[in-house]
Amino acid sequence: MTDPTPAAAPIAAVPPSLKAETLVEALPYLQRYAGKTFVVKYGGHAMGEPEAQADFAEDVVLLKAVGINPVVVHGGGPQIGSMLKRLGVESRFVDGLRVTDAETAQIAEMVLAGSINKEIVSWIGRAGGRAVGISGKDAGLVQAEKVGGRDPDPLQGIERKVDLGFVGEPVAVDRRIIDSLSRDGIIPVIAPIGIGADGHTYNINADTMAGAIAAALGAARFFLLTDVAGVLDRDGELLTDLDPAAIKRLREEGTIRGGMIPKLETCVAAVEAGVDAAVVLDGRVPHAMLLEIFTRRGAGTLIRR
Ligand SMILES: Nc1ncnc2c1ncn2[C@@H]1O[C@H](COP(=O)(O)OP(=O)(O)O)[C@@H](O)[C@H]1O
Ligand SMILES: CC(=O)N[C@@H](CCC(=O)OP(=O)(O)O)C(=O)O
Repeated sequence: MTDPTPAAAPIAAVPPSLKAETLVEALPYLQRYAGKTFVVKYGGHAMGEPEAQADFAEDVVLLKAVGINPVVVHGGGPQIGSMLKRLGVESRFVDGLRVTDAETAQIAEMVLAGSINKEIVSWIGRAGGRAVGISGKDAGLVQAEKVGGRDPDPLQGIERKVDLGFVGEPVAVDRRIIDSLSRDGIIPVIAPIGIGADGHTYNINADTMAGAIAAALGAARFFLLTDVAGVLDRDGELLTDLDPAAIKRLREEGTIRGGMIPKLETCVAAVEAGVDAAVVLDGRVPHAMLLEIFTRRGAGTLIRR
């Protein structure tokens, strides 16, 4: 008679990627972060191929499943750029901020709050989570104010302030809608659009929006997922740890440029407002956020006061 029970799989057949040590290594981090709020800024450049989008959604759902409250604030600069191009609308940036006339503000809202926001909600849904997509306009979440003009070429020392149009910065955050959603097991997904006391719609840089929300929530971590390994020095080497004074120096010597300027200004403002730490990391690396949170190795650039 033959034995119907299959022989036990030899130990060597366990996939090498499945290491119990990895899970055990995560234990102190799981204990430390349970019940804490993490704000995740998901940049337009970090939103890669469908596989990468699914990885991102899985990470966020995993955080929620282990008792952390993730709050997603997304960008979509490149996607707004493509839409403006398709519609034949010219666009330019000054110090990483898009000069935004009334038509551009309308298109930015359509792309950010209409299209990208709902896509992220559906990725999270497919990963087994529940998400609600809103913008800063919903439930009075973010009140915005027009930002002041910028000098496009400060090195020339000439005062030529550029009016950025309907570019706003958050001046007040009403966190109640985020708290209600998080309490109900729902992951808030927020588009960087706000409304002014003047009734205008304002296009807000997504980093600035995320930083203001992280500060208002007193987040334990503020992640900024982008398309570089982190903040790089003059030789292109990763800077693993920075504080506000070091960031000021990098800015003055011109090592930080373009979109990295509002990103790091936001990180400094967030940590000075009480966020424990901000981390700039490569959103294109599969599960970069989990590696940063749950392993000793870490990833990206950590910014602390
Ligand atoms: N010192 C620096 N280190 C890393 N990236 C930098 C630096 N200075 C400028 N950058 C630029 O900042 C970009 C990230 O900002 P941005 O394009 O606004 O990203 P996102 O769309 O993710 O917000 C990088 O791709 C890089 O081109
Ligand atoms: C005022 C301003 O610049 N708003 C940004 C909003 C989107 C954004 O910041 O997206 P990323 O994070 O992908 O760059 C814009 O219009 O591109």
